[in-house]
Amino acid sequence: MVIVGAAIVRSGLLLAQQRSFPEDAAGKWELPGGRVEPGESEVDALARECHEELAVRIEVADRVGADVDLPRAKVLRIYAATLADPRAEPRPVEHAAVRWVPADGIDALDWLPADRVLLPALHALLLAA
Ligand SMILES: Nc1nc2c([nH]c(=O)n2[C@H]2C[C@H](O)[C@@H](COP(=O)(O)OP(=O)(O)OP(=O)(O)O)O2)c(=O)[nH]1
Repeated sequence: MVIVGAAIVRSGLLLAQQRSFPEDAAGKWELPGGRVEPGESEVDALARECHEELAVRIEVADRVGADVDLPRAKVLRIYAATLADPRAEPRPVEHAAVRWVPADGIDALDWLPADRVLLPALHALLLAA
């Protein structure tokens, strides 16, 4: 099963969100996203999840990094993205917080373990932005 995540970049900053559940992941940071539902494209799933989680529309671009294996036969697959309306302000609908993070701040966040594997690719994405 594929879990898609969006690396949303604006003005050289990466959007990270902080989980509020389940207990073992609460307080950890991740990228917006979630499970691709049957019959849904990965791009459609990303757009849906970002609308549900952040109340914004996004535009999806290229893949970032390689797939990261997750427990229970899942993989995490990240796509670069931008806000469809750059002035929109994402808000944490079901998360504890959202934060725009500069390249030199991303290593210090307490990410979910799979996301930590992606930090070099996320650095490269931000430096190219
Ligand atoms: N959205 C998202 N999930 C991540 C990331 N890193 C990571 O390990 N995961 C894991 C946590 C969850 O086990 C799974 C996705 O869960 P989710 O809660 O966001 O998605 P969902 O509602 O569609 O899935 P589910 O809980 O109904 O199974 O992927 C990430 O950066 N973003």
